[in-house]
Amino acid sequence: MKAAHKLIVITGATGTGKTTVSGYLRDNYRIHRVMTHTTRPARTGEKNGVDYYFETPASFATKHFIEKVTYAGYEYGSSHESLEKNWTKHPFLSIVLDTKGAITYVRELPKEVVVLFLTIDNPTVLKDRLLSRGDDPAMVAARLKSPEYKRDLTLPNELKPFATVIKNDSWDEAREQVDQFMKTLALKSCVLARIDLEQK
Ligand SMILES: Nc1nc2c(ncn2[C@@H]2O[C@H](COP(=O)(O)OP(=O)(O)O)[C@@H](O)[C@H]2O)c(=O)[nH]1
Ligand SMILES: Nc1ncnc2c1ncn2[C@@H]1O[C@H](COP(=O)(O)OP(=O)(O)O)[C@@H](O)[C@H]1O
Repeated sequence: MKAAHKLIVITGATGTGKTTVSGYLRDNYRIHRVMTHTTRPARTGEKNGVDYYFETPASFATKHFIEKVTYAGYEYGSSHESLEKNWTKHPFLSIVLDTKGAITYVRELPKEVVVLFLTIDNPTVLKDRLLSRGDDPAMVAARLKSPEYKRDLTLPNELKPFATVIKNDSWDEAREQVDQFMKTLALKSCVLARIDLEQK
């Protein structure tokens, strides 16, 4: 793996805009998202292989995960194979994870991982965002009561050295912060790519 390869881990509480940011990186910077697996049922409009690999508990158990977590009663996991396969084609990748998974990635890949932590000043609007996204109201209620949701509202200490905080009260402001982050990352990666070349 080359030092210039970067994995942008996008994390934060449910509804804060992780999927929106990963879509923005794909559309504006051609940054491909590493797909993860879940036993959660697909929401209206979500597709297998596009949003997640949707698994049954039995099929989930057959996969080889770098890490897996339980979030609001369902299982989620990401594999080494998926990451390595994508890295051969794309030097920059993104992955959307809860903060527990993000901590595993900064431990495993401290040179490659950079973290975007999504947050908003007033989390009470998150319920409306989830309902407007079309989530089932009972699922929203269960999710907002979960310990994982409460935990992911705060940036964990382990992630602080790796993290850029993106405040997403307004998408215009969040987008500017993401663009600024990408400028800095591109500059750092140019320097690292040069070191990779010099070491050949
Ligand atoms: N650790 C870990 N977290 C994941 C993985 N895939 C998704 N997640 C996280 O699981 C949480 C729940 O995801 P989801 O049900 O799609 O809800 P959302 O956050 O409201 O879009 C989110 O924090 C995701 O970032 C994974 O493979 N590993
Ligand atoms: N700044 C914003 N203002 C209002 N709605 C937003 C904003 N950012 C994202 N959304 C919407 O809020 C919902 C949740 O965002 P999403 O990216 O799916 O969050 P997450 O992946 O973190 O759960 C989506 O319907 C999205 O379009």
